[in-house]
Amino acid sequence: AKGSVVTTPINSEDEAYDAPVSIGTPAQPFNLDFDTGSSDLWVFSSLTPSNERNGQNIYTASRSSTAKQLSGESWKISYGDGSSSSGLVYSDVVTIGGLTAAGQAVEAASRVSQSFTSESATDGLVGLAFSSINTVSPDQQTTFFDTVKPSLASPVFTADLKHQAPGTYNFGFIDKSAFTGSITYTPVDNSQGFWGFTSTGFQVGNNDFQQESITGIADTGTTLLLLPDDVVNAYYSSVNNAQNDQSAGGFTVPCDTSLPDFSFGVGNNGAMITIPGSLMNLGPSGSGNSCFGGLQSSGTIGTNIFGDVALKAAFVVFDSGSQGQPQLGWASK
Ligand SMILES: CC[C@H](C)[C@H](NC(=O)C[C@H](O)[C@H](CC1CCCCC1)NC(=O)CCNC(=O)[C@H](Cc1ccccc1)NC(=O)N1CCC(N)CC1)C(=O)NCc1cnc(C)nc1N
Repeated sequence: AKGSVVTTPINSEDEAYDAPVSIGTPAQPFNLDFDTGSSDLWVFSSLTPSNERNGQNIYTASRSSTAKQLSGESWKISYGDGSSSSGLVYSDVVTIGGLTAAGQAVEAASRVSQSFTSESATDGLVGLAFSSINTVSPDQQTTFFDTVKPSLASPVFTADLKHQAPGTYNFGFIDKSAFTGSITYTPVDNSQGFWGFTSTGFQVGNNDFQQESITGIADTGTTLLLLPDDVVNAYYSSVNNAQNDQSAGGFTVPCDTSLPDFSFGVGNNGAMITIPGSLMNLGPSGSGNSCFGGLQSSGTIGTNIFGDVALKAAFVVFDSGSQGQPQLGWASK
């Protein structure tokens, strides 16, 4: 089996990407944020208080003939940006891009934090990290990808995110027309439940390549590219009037400045992914006429995060074990 679904930026800053998902019988439609940085599939529901909703689609288990409550099970999750949600658990039919997972754990929110309430474009998340960090208790559940994996021609999914344009998540196959050149694979460390890997270094514009092991995660659920301070300083020191503006929450640049490209190394064959300078500007910072930089410090997080700013420049293969151990494939496009 295979699946293919279109994913679209939720706003003009490419802050997140949603894709359509059907749950239940008859199908209930949702727009969900596919997140390779977490492992819970959760949705706004009839359990979510009306004062915590803002037009989101809601899952009503009682209207689905295939819904079954997993009695005694619950979930509770908090994210890097401080947002959180929690609730009860059902099993139901989930269809994404023509691919159906019967008996998928569907986590119905009985509460959500303010930032979810205010994000009316998003009805919940599809976690695509490893099932080892799924939060359902006492019986941990599998991600959509792990649920359907046995039926897939190949145990992979791919992310092809685009700037202000529809992109694609594919399950079970690699679309050779979606990238240029070859795919460079690098081993994944999934010990923390993430798609962890080590980049070999970086390059600002056409300057020399700086060899530096940069260990981080490939995370479609994070907007920014979050890297160590030495990398961030090297980048913005080459930009006139760039400034680290705490009130904006990080480095800003004059909005009319053309920014240098930023490249990062993948694999051990010298391959690089190059983010064009135009994608390194995330639009008005909210203070003055400055714009917010797409590259920011990973500072105190404890890991580096290759978020949408980086992933948008690549065709990325999340391979859970076609060659044995999990690996990430990177190609330009
Ligand atoms: C099982 C938990 C799971 C692994 C969890 N995973 C994550 O947090 C990473 C995951 O990819 C989540 C998925 C997000 C959650 C919010 C909704 C959208 C998806 N990513 C993050 O939290 C990274 C930081 N957030 C982001 O990158 C959000 C994403 C967003 C975009 C639009 C609208 C709303 C949110 N964007 C921003 O913060 N922006 C601020 C700056 C602006 N210019 C751009 C947008 C975790 O690490 N939690 C532990 C944790 C808890 N608490 C904290 C404080 N940190 C933590 N790491």
